[in-house]
Amino acid sequence: MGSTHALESAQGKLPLFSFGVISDVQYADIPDGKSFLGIPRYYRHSFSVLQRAIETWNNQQKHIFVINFGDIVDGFCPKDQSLNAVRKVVTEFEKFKGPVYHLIGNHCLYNLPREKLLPLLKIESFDAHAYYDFSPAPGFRIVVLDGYDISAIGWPPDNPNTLQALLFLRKKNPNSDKNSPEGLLGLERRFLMFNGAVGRKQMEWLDNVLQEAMKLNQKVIVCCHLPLDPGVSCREALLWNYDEVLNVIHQYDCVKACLSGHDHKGGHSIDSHGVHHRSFEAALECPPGTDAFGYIDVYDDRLILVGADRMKSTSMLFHP
Ligand SMILES: Nc1ccn([C@@H]2O[C@H](COP(=O)(O)O)[C@@H](O)[C@H]2O)c(=O)n1
Ligand SMILES: O=P(O)(O)OC[C@H](O)CO
Repeated sequence: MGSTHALESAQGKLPLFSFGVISDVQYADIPDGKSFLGIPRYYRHSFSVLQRAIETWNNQQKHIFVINFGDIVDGFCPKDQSLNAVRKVVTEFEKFKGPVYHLIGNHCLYNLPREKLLPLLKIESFDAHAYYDFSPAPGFRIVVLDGYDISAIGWPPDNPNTLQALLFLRKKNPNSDKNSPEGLLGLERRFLMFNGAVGRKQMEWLDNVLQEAMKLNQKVIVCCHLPLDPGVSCREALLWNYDEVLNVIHQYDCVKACLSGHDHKGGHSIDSHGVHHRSFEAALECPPGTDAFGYIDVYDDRLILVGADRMKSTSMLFHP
């Protein structure tokens, strides 16, 4: 990690704070495989990527926390090993000398139901939702969204959120395999079972958090496993109601960047309101010996992502 040395020295000042980022570890003790589209997936090696990430962040001695952008264990993990696999990955994260904030992803939910998963990830919630926020430093706020709030995976089968998601998918996706985008046009290709939506209550919560951030003059970084901007991701990976979430975000000037996982190739875009979107390259897709993790240096006018290896370094200058 150091490929943005020029960017850092051009900046010429110290960051206000820094934090580590990694996404889509999707560990499983199974042989290498491929995605539906034929992209190689290295289920065991991804754990080595995580180990190198933790070691690097600890050696750098400057990160005040780490964010895991979700999907810590793969859906192909044998189900009798799910609990141990999640524990193994969480235990590795705990070797970081500082707080670790987890986001939930579809693969986490293929392995464990919310009531088991959330306590392991230390996500405190009275109603099994996985959205929360925190202020890591004066003038900044991190907002974590739960993209599987309305979802056909992770909730009990008779839960209203499951039923709402199934009804939605029935209306929006005529295929018998609800993970298949066949025949869906353009942005409608996001209406797949491996995605989900932010529900009404969470949307109201987001609106309130952003209002408060405006009052406190805080700059906000929104984090969600699912990408929120069509420019940053393939259409098949977007949050079902990314447009509604962006409408809320765009009502305020405080959101400077939205960070995500899920779309394994990674991407960067700037939306119509000048908000940066960055989806992270997956640890799972790193061929042996290669890496995809990084850290973000936060300044008052920009974020600088310093990526290791396959994670591209990115400068994100805030819109005025
Ligand atoms: N273009 C696609 C992509 C995926 N699917 C279905 O989703 C499942 C999960 O996909 P992965 O990328 O994680 O392998 C896959 O098994 C397919 O059922 C699809 O139909 N079309
Ligand atoms: O979450 P996965 O690993 O099934 O992959 C999702 C795809 O990357 C979305 O295009």
